[in-house]
Amino acid sequence: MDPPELSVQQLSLSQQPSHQTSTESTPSSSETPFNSLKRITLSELSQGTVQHGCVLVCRTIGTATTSVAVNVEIEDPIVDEGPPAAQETKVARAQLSLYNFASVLSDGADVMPPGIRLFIREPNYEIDASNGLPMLRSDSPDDVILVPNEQVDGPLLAGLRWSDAVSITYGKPQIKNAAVLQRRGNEQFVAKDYASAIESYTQALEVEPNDVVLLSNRAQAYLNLQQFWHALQDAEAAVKIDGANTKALFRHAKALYGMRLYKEASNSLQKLSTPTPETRELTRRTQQRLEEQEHGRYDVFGILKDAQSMRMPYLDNANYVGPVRITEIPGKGRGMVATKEIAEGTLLMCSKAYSIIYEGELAEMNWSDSLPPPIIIKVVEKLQAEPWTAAELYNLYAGPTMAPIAVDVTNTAEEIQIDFLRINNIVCENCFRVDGDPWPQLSSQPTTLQAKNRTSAAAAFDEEVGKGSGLWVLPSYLNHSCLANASYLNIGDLMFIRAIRGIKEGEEISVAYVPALDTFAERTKKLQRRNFDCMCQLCEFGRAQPEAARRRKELLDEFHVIQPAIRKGELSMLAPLTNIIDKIRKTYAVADKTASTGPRKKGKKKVVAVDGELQPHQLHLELFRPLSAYSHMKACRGDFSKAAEALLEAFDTLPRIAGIALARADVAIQIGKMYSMQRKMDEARRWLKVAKKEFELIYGENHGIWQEYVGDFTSNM
Ligand SMILES: C[S@@+](CC[C@H](N)C(=O)[O-])C[C@H]1O[C@@H](n2cnc3c(N)ncnc32)[C@H](O)[C@@H]1O
Repeated sequence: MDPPELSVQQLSLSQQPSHQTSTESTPSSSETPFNSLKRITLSELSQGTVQHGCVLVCRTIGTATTSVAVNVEIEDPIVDEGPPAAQETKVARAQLSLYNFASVLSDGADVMPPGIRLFIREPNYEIDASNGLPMLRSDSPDDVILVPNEQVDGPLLAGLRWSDAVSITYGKPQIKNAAVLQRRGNEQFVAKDYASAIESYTQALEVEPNDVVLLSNRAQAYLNLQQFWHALQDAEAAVKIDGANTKALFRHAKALYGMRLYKEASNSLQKLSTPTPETRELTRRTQQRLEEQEHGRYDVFGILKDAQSMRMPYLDNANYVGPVRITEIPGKGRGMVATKEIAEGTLLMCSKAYSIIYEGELAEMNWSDSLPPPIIIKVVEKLQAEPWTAAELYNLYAGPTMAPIAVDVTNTAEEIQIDFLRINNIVCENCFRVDGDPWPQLSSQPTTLQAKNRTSAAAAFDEEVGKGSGLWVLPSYLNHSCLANASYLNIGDLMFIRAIRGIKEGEEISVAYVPALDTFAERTKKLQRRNFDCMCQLCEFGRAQPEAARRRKELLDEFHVIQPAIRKGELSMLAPLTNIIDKIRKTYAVADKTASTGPRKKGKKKVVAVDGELQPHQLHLELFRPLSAYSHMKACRGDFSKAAEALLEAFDTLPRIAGIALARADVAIQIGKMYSMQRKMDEARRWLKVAKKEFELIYGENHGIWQEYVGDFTSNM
């Protein structure tokens, strides 16, 4: 067989700019020229290998779809053996995935219609991790040549015959009967094949562009695919033609609701003169969303119950932005500050995840690390489905080497570039961990996912890839402080951020990327992976006394060794534990003295409070865990008085800072329990009140949610 004649006007993708689809750089293509490769057919491929030295000549028989890869079904040419019917059935077929092509072909279906012939240099024949089926894969645009239908055959193609699987059409099919197409669309709609229904309605609309029913039907098909922007275009066009069409008006409102434009949805609903149960329900939900969006009024308990009832909670709630604004913060890039004086417990914002992937979903996805991280796949899918969100996404911090970009989405919603490298960086820099626990998470930290080919900031966080994670847009502007003044709480895909202390107008709002209960060394290490040092009072305290900080870390390491035995209540652990506590106290005695009087070793700066002045004893956080453990051991021995005493000291070591705010509520509950064991009920009740107050700083004032958290304990108080 002759090599393909390349002088025909093929569309070689290597002439187009190439963009990344995976986290790795575009894999380099083979060096061997097409002309020197041996032709191979699908039926000759060996599974699990790259077909070195070969070129596959095949033809597309389906419509290409574009996700992370461009996917299309292909087939071999006909083998001239046996009667014609047998020849057709012998034709081998396979699924082809072209990686790194998605942004080269802005719409796979346009450039790669059924019937197009392909030369694929040295493809890889492997099992698709997502469905276990064989898949042919090529990773470089340089390795593929498309020969459009209308072009003449070169010598290699000249002798080939193809099956009747596709009837090749040059240009668009000549459809004349809109009613037939509409009927076909309706049947496809009823069969829930919404994509085909859209195709049929589109063809019908080419004949009858102003048909309100067609526009309205296609809007509903788009709604069912959650493609709200397209649905809105159709519903809007239908309403323009017939302003009284109730179906079109309702679909218009639904599209606006889907796009989270609740005010506009409400306006649209008001135009419906005769309400139906369906429209009433949407009106009720729209009003609820407006309460959330405009006033930050959320039924947190109801939301928690909803989330707990779903395996993967995707909640239908609005975003809220409270008294905060984004601004430049010296030395930190952008950040958020208070626009007015804020009382403790105030809801600062509630944000629905731009994209989220739960651990349970990961298990079902059969994800393998040869694929891009799942959260990146989800972000890309979201951007494709909701291109108008490009502006908010691309404006997020994308690492030290990539400036945020402003995207104008007003007219270009359909032409948004999928910039994989940027998306990868944005995800790496801004993602939060999401745990599988049904009870809302306070402990998830902004995390960094696998990032190859980029600066050190993220590269070390590979272990996070297989875990649940999410991207929230507005919370991504919050900078870190170990002494943070705002807590974040995940319920499903919602993130609530509250002030846990009073915040002054203009003061920066911060969250804790790492918990203050980690040692100074641990915190510093984690934050340096993100390319910055925290300058909060607690870190300055650790920095001012490196020897004491190092000694405390050693002692806490010793504590962690005996912790399992302590948990089991082994009394022999009491002596070593007491010893560790005493030694930690001594390190603080030295540090306190130096911190208040002595100069810093490096830089000779005095300890400065960045996020609100704390008393020296409030910086003794590393005593907290050993003291709690001591209290546990005393309680195990029935000495509730000593247990309460240790807990009171532990409570005192915990300043009210985010990240550990719930620990304060927990300790207060424990203190209450210790008093109640001693029948000191007034004290017990007093501490329960303290606990409730601390709890509400994170969850908001809500009796139901507090009751659920504290359980039976309050019933006998
Ligand atoms: C999630 S983004 C926060 C928003 C970001 N500052 C921006 O300009 O969009 C995280 C990045 O902000 C910067 N950052 C956060 N907290 C910081 C701090 N306390 N000091 C210095 N830089 C900080 C770091 O570059 C970090 O990687």
